[in-house]
Amino acid sequence: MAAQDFNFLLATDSYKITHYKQYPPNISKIYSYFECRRKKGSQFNEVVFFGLQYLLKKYLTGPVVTEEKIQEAKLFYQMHFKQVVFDEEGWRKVLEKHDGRLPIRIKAVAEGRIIPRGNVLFTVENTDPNFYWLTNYIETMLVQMWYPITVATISREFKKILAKHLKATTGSLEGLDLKLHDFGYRGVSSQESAALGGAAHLVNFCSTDTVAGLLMAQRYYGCPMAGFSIPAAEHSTIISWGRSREKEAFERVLDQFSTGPVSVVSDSYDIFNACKHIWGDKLKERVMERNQDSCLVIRPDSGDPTETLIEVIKILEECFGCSLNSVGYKVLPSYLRIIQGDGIGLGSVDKVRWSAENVFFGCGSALLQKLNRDTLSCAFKCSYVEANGKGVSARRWKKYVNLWT
Ligand SMILES: O=C1OCCC/C1=C\Nc1ccccc1
Repeated sequence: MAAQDFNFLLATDSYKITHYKQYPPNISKIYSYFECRRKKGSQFNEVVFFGLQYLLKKYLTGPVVTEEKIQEAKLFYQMHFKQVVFDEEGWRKVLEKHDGRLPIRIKAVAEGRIIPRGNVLFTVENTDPNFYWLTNYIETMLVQMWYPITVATISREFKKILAKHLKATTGSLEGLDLKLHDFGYRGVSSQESAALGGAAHLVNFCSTDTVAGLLMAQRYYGCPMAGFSIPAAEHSTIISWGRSREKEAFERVLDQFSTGPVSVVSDSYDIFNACKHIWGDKLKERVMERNQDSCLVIRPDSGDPTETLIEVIKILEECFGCSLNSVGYKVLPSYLRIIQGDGIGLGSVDKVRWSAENVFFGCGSALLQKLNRDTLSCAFKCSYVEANGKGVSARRWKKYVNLWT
């Protein structure tokens, strides 16, 4: 249900308020659809459809039109257009005939489905001939589905790359759904984006720090806990000990989280020194006494992502040794892992040559924010119109003109 102060009559592009005056007379139906248009050379040939249930439940169901909202909108658009254009009578008819509920039918593919570009993802039509103008009125908010669809699609592209790497370097896909952790909460533009984008990532993975996405999955998709996280340090909890006490800071984290995995960001001063002389020397025994269910996850967070990752793995191999897995790739001891959260994008995840068992990835803006409506060419188009009881495909306006002439 939308917030009390949300007025559906104010949730559209201004020009749409004037469209009911522009359609030809005797229109009885407008039928439109949403698609991710095909784009030659696009990196994404198929999309993951996600997010519509949330939007329908929150903004389009129930008595969205009320007398108060009509009055508010009437005054608003009078001031905005400096003339009377708002269709007070049209909206009051929705109120009187449908008690404020929208006479609209939306048909959509099941959420989570993977659909090739160029296919209809959902259609919209008016179910009462008096309200043909309502179909395209709701385009504005419906097209905002570009965001969760694009995040879910990009998250899945990461998953394809990680799956290929995991399969090639371990012989199995075990643990794939924990390989990409959402670090993006702070990098999005609003709480609602965090919720939608965070949930969209959880279509493909179950590893996140974006709490808003978990709540979305609970409240709108009936999923009690769609993703997991572990205790982790941040720079403030390390540097607050002072430069000369980084070892004490690390030790504190190990003491406080002695069972279960724990992640420690280790680049506050010098990631390579921290790995070699603190983790690999002063705290070596503390690290080795942990086991695979309470592993230490070292987090580099600066420098060139690929070079840093390789150098860190090399140092850790020198200090802790490594073994070969069933497909001949080097794996660090099970009490030791790495999470690379900085600078991870679709391009960089592909360059690590070690077994993918050793590494987890965190992704922020590249996952939740570095995208737009053009990334997947999302569009909403009218495809069919009925007038004087005759249907016309809006894709062949020539025929339609014949109808009138
Ligand atoms: O290091 C980690 O290990 C795994 C759990 C999460 C985590 C870090 N979280 C995070 C969130 C937002 C920005 C940066 C990091």
